[in-house]
Formats: sequence, structure tokens, C-alpha cells
Amino acid sequence: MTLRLAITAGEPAGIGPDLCIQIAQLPQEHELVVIANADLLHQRAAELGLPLTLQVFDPDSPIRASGNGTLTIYPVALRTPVIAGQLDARNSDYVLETLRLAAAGCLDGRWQGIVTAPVHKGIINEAGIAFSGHTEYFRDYCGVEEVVMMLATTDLRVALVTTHLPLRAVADAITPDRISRVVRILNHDLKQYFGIADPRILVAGLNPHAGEDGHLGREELDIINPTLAQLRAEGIDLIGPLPADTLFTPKHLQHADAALAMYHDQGLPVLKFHGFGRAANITLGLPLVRTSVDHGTALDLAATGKTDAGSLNTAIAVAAHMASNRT
Ligand SMILES: NC(=O)C1=CN([C@@H]2O[C@H](COP(=O)(O)OP(=O)(O)OC[C@H]3O[C@@H](n4cnc5c(N)ncnc54)[C@H](O)[C@@H]3O)[C@@H](O)[C@H]2O)C=CC1
Ligand SMILES: NCC(=O)COP(=O)(O)O
Repeated sequence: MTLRLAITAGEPAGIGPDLCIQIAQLPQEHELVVIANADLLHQRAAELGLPLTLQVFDPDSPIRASGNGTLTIYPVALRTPVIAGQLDARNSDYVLETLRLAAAGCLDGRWQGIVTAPVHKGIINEAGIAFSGHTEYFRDYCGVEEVVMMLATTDLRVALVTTHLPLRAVADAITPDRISRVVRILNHDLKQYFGIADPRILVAGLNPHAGEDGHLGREELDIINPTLAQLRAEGIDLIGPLPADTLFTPKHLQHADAALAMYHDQGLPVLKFHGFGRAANITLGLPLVRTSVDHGTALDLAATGKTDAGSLNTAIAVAAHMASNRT
């Protein structure tokens, strides 16, 4: 089935616009509705020397696959002109408007999923807007209590109990309630979106050596172990808490459907070492399908033509797969 997917082009000075133009050159199975400024895309296409035709989104027109240099555009006004590679806080409002429009259009059925190109968290905060990431933005927009960040390649899925938190705050955020909510969402969405009948999830400890029986930290004994026992009693197949340094070895991973890390930089460096440029970032637990790239704004590469669109391609394919499987 040909789907309609929204693509937010992300930080306008970064590589998001370049990636949208690059994927327009490839044959696509779905209609890609890029939510962005049209002049920005034309200007970046000219800088890259790539052809680009933009057709303005019409909700009443039949869905038609993008490609051959053509994209559908849902136009949004920039707040100030863009120079590739140079952040400008005045455009933060534009960036957030693209996210809001994408979420609104997904919830009202105009498109079946959202794929996001990277935004720059720092410049949005410098504009005076508290923003820690798309994951938290869409959680709040949709009014759900919890979501789960999971990055995935074809053969490795890594989900996180906590996302964009200072390391100092992580231990306090590892609570029975949070672990339970995250595990239930992960278990449910591995079934719903990925057709895994009885997901097996490896859970990492928080401390080195999973706490070494309490000698290197007590979170495993006091919080993680009892919570996993309760979740197992609900029928969820959990292994752990395992020391994170050995969890990510083939011996354990070969029997698992996903690994659950306690924090961002416990899980994501492994995933990115394994498959940077081929992975998708997926938000589970939302009432809509949202995927993203596995990388950031790469300001150094904007308008250079040296950008790899592999992760955006993966994110589009995963969003289409999820939207087709959504129950
Ligand atoms: N989904 C999102 O919106 C994400 C946004 N970010 C944001 O991006 C900004 C920059 O983050 P960094 O840590 O510098 O990471 P980065 O991913 O932007 O850059 C890291 C390195 O990878 C290279 N790189 C990144 N994407 C590439 C691509 N598609 N093709 C070729 N090379 C690529 C860059 O040139 C750089 O050398 C930060 O503000 C961060 O918050 C980071 C990750 C995800
Ligand atoms: N490391 C992943 C990342 O920063 C992307 O987060 P989000 O913007 O998708 O929430």
C-alpha cells in the first residue's frame, strides 16, 4: 500500500534539507510530504546541484509516490533567511512549528507517520524554549505519560529507560514506576509494530557489573530486580539485570529481540558503533508512528554534498513498516 508520510526537515542550517533533497532523487514507494520552507529547499538543491520539483500538499489529491526529484511540500515560513552551517535562534520557532504540524496531521489522519530530520537542541534552548528532544516533544504534544526511545538496525534494537537527562540525574530517574512503564510499552510495541509474538528483552543494570551484589551500587538489588520480578509475573520475558558491558555480546544478543539500557550513553554508543548511518530512531508508546535518523544536524556538512542519507532511508522504511502493522 502506498502511504503518505510526513518528513520534518529539521534544523534549517543543518543537513536535514540536504537529506530531503537526496532522498527525492531515489525511487520512493510512498508519498513524502516534507514540512519545511520551500525556498530553503530550492536554495539548498541549487547549492547541491540537484534537481528538485515541489508539489504543494493537497489533502484531496490521491496519494502518489515521491521520487525522480519530486517531493510534496507542506510549506512553512522561515522566521529569518538561512545560511547553511550557521545556526540562528530566530528560526527555532519555525523548527517547532514543523514538528507541531507533523503531529497534528498524523493525529487527524492526513498522513500515516512522521519521520524527523535532526534538530539542534542547543539553539532551540538558546531561543528561550525548553526543549530536550523530539521524543519528549511528541510525548507532551500527544499528552501521554511515557514514551520509549529505541534505536534499531536490521539486527539490533536498543531501547532506553531514560533519555535526555544529565548523567547526574539518571540514578534518581531509575524508579520502579518508570522501568515498569518503559518495559510494558517496549513489550507491547515490539508485538504491535514488529510482529514479535513473545518478545525477549535483555535488561542492563545501572552500575558496573550490575552492582556486584550491592558492592558497586544498590539500584539493581533495591529497584531493578524486584521490578523485573513483578513484570515477569505479568508474562513478560525479561533477562537481567545483566552487566551492560557483557549484555552487548553475541552470546546474549543472539537470543534477544531488544536490549534495554538504563541511560542514553549506555546503549547508544553500542548501537552507533554497530550501525551508524543504517539505524532508525523510533519513539514507542505514542498514538502515532514516529521515526528519525540516528545522527544529528552535522552543521559541518550542510550544503557540501557529502551527506549520507542512509539513516533517513532506513527511518522512512521503518515508519512505513510500522504504519502498515499498526493495530
Ligand atoms: N534526531 C535528532 O534531532 C538529533 C539531533 N542531534 C543534535 O545534533 C546536534 C549535533 O550533534 P553531534 O553530536 O555533533 O552529532 P552529529 O550526528 O550531528 O555529528 C557527528 C559526526 O557525524 C557526522 N555525520 C552526522 N550525520 C551524518 C550524515 N548523515 N552523513 C555523514 N556524516 C554525518 C558529522 O559530520 C559529525 O562528524 C546536537 O544539537 C544534537 O542535539 C543529535 C542526534 C539526533
Ligand atoms: N540521541 C538521540 C537523539 O538525540 C535524538 O533524540 P530525539 O530528538 O529523537 O528525541
